[in-house]
Amino acid sequence: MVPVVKTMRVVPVAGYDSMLLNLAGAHEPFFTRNVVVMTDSNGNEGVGEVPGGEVITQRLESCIPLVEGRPIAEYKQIVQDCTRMLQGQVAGVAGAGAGGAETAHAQIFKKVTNVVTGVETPLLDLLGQHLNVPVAALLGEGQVRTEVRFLAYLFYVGDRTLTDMPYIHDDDNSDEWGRIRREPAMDTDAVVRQAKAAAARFGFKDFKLKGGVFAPEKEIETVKALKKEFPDARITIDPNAAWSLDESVRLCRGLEGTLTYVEDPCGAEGRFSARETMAEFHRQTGLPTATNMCDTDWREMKAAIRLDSVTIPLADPHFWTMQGCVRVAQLCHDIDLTWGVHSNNHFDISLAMVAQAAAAAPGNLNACDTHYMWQDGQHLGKTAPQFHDGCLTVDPNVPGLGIQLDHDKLEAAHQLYVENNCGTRDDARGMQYYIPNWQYDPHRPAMVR
Ligand SMILES: O=C([O-])C(=O)C[C@H](O)[C@@H](O)C(=O)[O-]
Ligand SMILES: [Mg+2]
Repeated sequence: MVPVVKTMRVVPVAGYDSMLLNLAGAHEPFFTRNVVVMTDSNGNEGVGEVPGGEVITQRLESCIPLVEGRPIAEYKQIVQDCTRMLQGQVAGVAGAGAGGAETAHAQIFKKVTNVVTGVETPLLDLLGQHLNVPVAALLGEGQVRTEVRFLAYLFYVGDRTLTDMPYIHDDDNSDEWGRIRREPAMDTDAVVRQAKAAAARFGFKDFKLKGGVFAPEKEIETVKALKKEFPDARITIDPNAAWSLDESVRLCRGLEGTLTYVEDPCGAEGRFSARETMAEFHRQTGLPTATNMCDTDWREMKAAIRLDSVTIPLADPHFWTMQGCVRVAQLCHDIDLTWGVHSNNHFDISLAMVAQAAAAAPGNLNACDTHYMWQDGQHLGKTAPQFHDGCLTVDPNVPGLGIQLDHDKLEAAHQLYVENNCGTRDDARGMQYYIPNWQYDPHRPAMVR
């Protein structure tokens, strides 16, 4: 008998973070996610994790009547029904159409896919458990790899002691990484120390530096120091389009061999779209380009391909869906692009989702982004993810997503969310301790005011 979904529950949760700096400011002490838990009539439990925020919580809850009571074999139909219902909801929200119909289309896609992924993933988990195959076997052409490579996502880190915000500290004394990850890292030496400590714990061979914090020359100096320390590493930098096209070309030209690819160096400028400036950057420097900013849905993808702007679309399952991000991987494989994954702060459920998607992604992949090293130890599953040589193993003999939820941990993460009144992310708050009245400027690095 094909089991039916008995219950679907949405649990907003929070976890601890360091004071990570980026163009938008400083990460707050807590990051938030929405965990979706489904049970079926066979007694199995399926899980999924998507970005936090009350809007996503409510939209996920609005899907419950379309999910409960239906056979898991109908999962594609369920996902389709939820998508249609959500598109109607989002289109009805005042302001969704601001900027014209085209903008509305892109906005609807992004707002809906986060929620759809939250419905799709627990269903895939339940189906995988029922059929006794991993989720990867149900995606694209099926599982194509068992080892999935991740990168060390390095950040400059602010000094939490300058704030009165409740940042976690002294939470892990087990090794160098545990000791330094909550401490300030405001220069090249500190970031290189971070990279060495993270590589020692997780075995990472690939590094990404979050830029858009200091003057670009200083950030390029950090990249060069990382390459000196790790000559065989694949290294990238991501200033979230804070640099101008001219600046990006000047900074990165001649850095083949140091920078393996560059992520969102520049964005829209005057009459030129981000996809156009990225194409110019790619042509003028010869460097591969990655993005999670200007190639994030199928319409943007079409334009990016025509312009040859993006060689590495970072297809995060959280905003492409599980099936959708593997479809991007298949396309990349067929047209000589290489697939990668974007990330935000997340728990182990999202990590497993990315690993399963990557296990079904054909061809040469870039190491997947993950913020998990900043959260290591805060897993919601009964066992902690085990990295080896920077990789996670997707065992073909472990059915579903491979996460056995620890309900006590889930409840504690929910309490953290409730007790700290966690709402929408606001990276400006922490920055204002550094620079009074600090405000976000998409064209100026956070510490440059
Ligand atoms: O690749 C990216 O742009 C990201 O990882 C986005 C995130 O929001 C990152 O900037 C962060 O966590 O500060
Ligand atoms: Mg990025």
